[in-house]
Formats: sequence, structure tokens, C-alpha cells
Amino acid sequence: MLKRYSITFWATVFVSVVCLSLVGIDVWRSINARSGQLQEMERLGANVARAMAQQADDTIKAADTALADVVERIETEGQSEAALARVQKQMAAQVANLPQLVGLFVYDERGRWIVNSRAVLSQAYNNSDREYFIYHRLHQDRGPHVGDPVISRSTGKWIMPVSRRLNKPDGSFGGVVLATLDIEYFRRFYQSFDVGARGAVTLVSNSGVLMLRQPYDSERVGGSMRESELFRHYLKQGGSGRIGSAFFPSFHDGEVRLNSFRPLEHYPLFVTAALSREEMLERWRRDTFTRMLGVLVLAALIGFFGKRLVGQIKLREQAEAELRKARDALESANRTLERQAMQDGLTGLANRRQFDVTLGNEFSRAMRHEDTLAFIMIDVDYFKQYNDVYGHSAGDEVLRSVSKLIRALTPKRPGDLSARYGGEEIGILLPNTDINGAQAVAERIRRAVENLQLPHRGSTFGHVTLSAGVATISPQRGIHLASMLVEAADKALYVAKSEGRNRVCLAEP
Ligand SMILES: Nc1nc2c(ncn2[C@@H]2O[C@H](COP(=O)(O)OP(=O)(O)OP(=O)(O)O)[C@@H](O)[C@H]2O)c(=O)[nH]1
Repeated sequence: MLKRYSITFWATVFVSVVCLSLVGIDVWRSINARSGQLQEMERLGANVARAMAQQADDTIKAADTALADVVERIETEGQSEAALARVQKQMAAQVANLPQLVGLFVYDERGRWIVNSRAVLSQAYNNSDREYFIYHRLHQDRGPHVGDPVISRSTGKWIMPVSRRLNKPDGSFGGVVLATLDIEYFRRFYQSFDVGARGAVTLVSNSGVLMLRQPYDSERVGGSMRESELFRHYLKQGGSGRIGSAFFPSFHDGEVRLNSFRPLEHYPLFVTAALSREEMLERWRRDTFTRMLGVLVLAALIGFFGKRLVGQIKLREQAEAELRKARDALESANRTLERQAMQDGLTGLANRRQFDVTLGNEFSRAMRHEDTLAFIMIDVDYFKQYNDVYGHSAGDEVLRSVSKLIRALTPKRPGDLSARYGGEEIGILLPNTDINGAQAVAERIRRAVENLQLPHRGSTFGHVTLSAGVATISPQRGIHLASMLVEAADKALYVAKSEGRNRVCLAEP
């Protein structure tokens, strides 16, 4: 089945398969590299988000611990001047210790400063309108409250308020203890992350207010992200499912980023680390393009040289086919020549040369096997007259007809050979045949020719006849020669002629 296709076909298939495999393997490798790059991107985003969440948690926790301390002291030690002085000292120490803290403040139930970390009390500011103040006034819970970012009335900086409720001894609302965290503190930390030139990190409250975004834009701090796809997606996840990542176009600049999000462990906030897909895939794209170019050049070179190779193979095949054809023609010509060299052109019988070779061989074989070798010498009667009367070509025709008959009637065993011996004489060599067998063959031929009844005005019989002399020999080394057999048959033929022709005569034993 495979042999049906030529070597050029297979060479073309091979070159094509090599080229396609090269390109195919590279495409497959590139696809793998792309998904590897995206996985790497996801890992990086998750790690950044984890570090951010941890830092934010720790930062707020430290401030919250300070808050809890102040609440506990004021509630147990009361608000006497001495007690407040002690609290103030403690607050100042806390602020000095914690770089994220802008200040610690205690407000009474009407929003006026009772004490703060700065030791300066100004009644110019009243914070009873602040979101965190209203929250604590309305909520009994004693846990920390992280408010929306606001611009500090005292410093003009963006701050994150973290507060706790202060109770009076009877459990009613007694005010608020507030810690203000410097947004800048978070920003400095976020700057240390390498999220690429087009990446971004954010800190967002669970209520959808943007606390901070790096790259920093003060305009956006405190803005709502409730309508962003990121926030909606985050809300949809519940519990631990809130840790995850997804691609979104940015709410701020439309850039598609992989957003890894993670909630803070103790506070109602979450962080996101967003890496630009385009930026992350840029190196992959560059690598892929360079390598693909190389592979395509390689495939083109293989294709080019492969094509030339196939062309060469094709040429060689053609040359081989032509050589084969020439060789076949030569062999056939040789066979014809060989045949012609061993055959008589007129009668189609073996020629004298072949006869002599075969006689020699059969004579030796008979000598080795102690066999009898018979020979019939045939001669057309009054052939000279036939030529004279009917012309030479008619004579040729008679020779052809007689030869045809002889060919048909001569045994076809190996070694049997009928040959044109010379002129109009035909010899038949019959190995392993005794005198009777040979005589029968000669007689059969003679009769057949007679029965042809070919008109011959120059013959006393009125038609073409022939005479034959038959001889046999059981050759013995040193005594007999092949020529003796021929001579004996010739003699017998001579006898047949002299006894009146149209007969078969046997040689003397
Ligand atoms: N047409 C033709 N004639 C041939 C060929 N070869 C020999 N001959 C003729 O055959 C004749 C043989 O004649 P002879 O051997 O003298 O005797 P004959 O006429 O056959 O008479 P007998 O043999 O005595 O019966 C000659 O005239 C040859 O020219 C041949 O190939 N074609």
C-alpha cells in the first residue's frame, strides 16, 4: 500500500511534517508559556494582597489596642483632671510610638474634645457631625469602628478614623475615643510593592469606599466604588471565598487587570492587588514573537532546502528510470542480437553456429552418460530445378514451409535441435535417441512434406519431396568425433539420393 507512493511523495511529506511540527510545537509551547505567565501573575497578585492585608490589619490593630486602652482607663479612672492628664501622657506616648498614628482624641457626648495626644485643646472643632461619632452615638456595640477616610480638620491630611464608643458609668453614650491613621503611612508601604508600571493596589472598606489607591490620587480617596465591577464581584463572594482573583476592566482607568482581593482578618476592609494583563503578557508576547520569527525562518529554510532536495530526488528518480529504460532496451536488443546470432534468418531454425555448439555439447554429454546420439540430415530433392523453374524467392518459400513442418514435428526434449545445416540442408540432432526413433522422426517429416503436395515441375515426383540420412552414435572417448556422426548421416543421405530420393536411409551401424 505504502509502495504506491514515490520517494518524492514521502520526502515531501517528511519535510512538511518537520516544518509543521516545528511551528506546532512552538505554538503549543507559547500557549503553555502564556498560561504559565498568567499563573505567575496570579501568584504574585495573591502574595501582594496577602502582605497588604496583613500590614493593614497590623497597623489598625496597633491603633485599636491603644484606643481600647484609653477607653478602659477613662471608664475606670474617670474624667478628673489628674486622670485625664495621665491619659493624655499615655496617648502622647502611643502616638510617638506608632508612626501610623496622627493622633488620639477623646470626645464627650456632644463632640467636644476632652483630651487628645497633642495636649492642646481647642474648642474650635466639634466632631459631633462626623460619621464615626454619629455611628457610636447610635450603636451600643463596644468594638472598633473604621470610618470612611476624611480630611483631618486639625492637620488637613487624609486620615482613616478608627474609633470606639465611650460609655458613662450608667452605660449611656459618653463620647468617642478616636485614633486617626495617616493614609500616607499606608501609601508609603504600598509604594514598596512592584506591581508593574500599569498595576495598582487599593484598600477599600467593606461598604465600598476607597481608602487608598496606589498610584495615588488624592481626588479618589473617599470615593465610592460601589458601582465598580470589582466591588460587586467581591460582595458576591461570601466568607473565605472573598479571597480570590478575577479579571476586570478598571473602575478608574478602564485597564483590564487581574485583581487579587483579600479581606482584612479583623476589620471591615479589603485590599486588592491589580496587575495589568497587557503589561504582564508583554514580555511573553515579545519572546513569542522573537521565537516564532526564528521558528518561521527555520521552517522556511527547511522548506526551501527540502524542496530543493525533493527536486534533486525527483531528478535522480527520473535519471534512474531513464537508465532502467535504456538498460531494458539494451538487454532486449542484446537478446535479439543473441537470438539473431544463433538463428537462421530465413527458416527461423537454429543456424550452423548454434548447431555446432549444441552438437559439441550433446556429443560430450552422450559420451559421459554412454547414451546414443542421433542425427538426421535432410535435403530437399531437385531443389536446384525448383529454383530454376520457380525462382529463388519461391525456393526460399519452400525452405520456410519445410522448416515450419520440421519444427512442428521434431521432438521438443532438451537437447533436440533442428538447424539449417547449410544451403537447403537441414540437420536434426536428437540426443538419447536410437536409430529407430530417429528414423521414425525422419520418416514422419518426409511424409508430411510429401503430403503438402507443393507442385514441383522439375521433380520426377511432380511435387516437393525430401530425402534424409539418419545416423546414430554411442560415442567413446578417444575413438569417436562429433564430425563422424554428421559424415555418417551425410553418407546415408547420399545413399537416399542415389536410390531415387524421397526416402529415408539409415547409415551403416
Ligand atoms: N532458393 C534457395 N536456394 C538455395 C538456397 N541454398 C541453396 N540453394 C540452392 O539449392 C540448390 C542445391 O542443389 P544441389 O545440391 O546441386 O542439388 P539438388 O538440385 O537439390 O538436387 P538433389 O539434391 O540431387 O536432389 C542449389 O542450386 C542452391 O543454389 C537458399 O537459401 N534458397
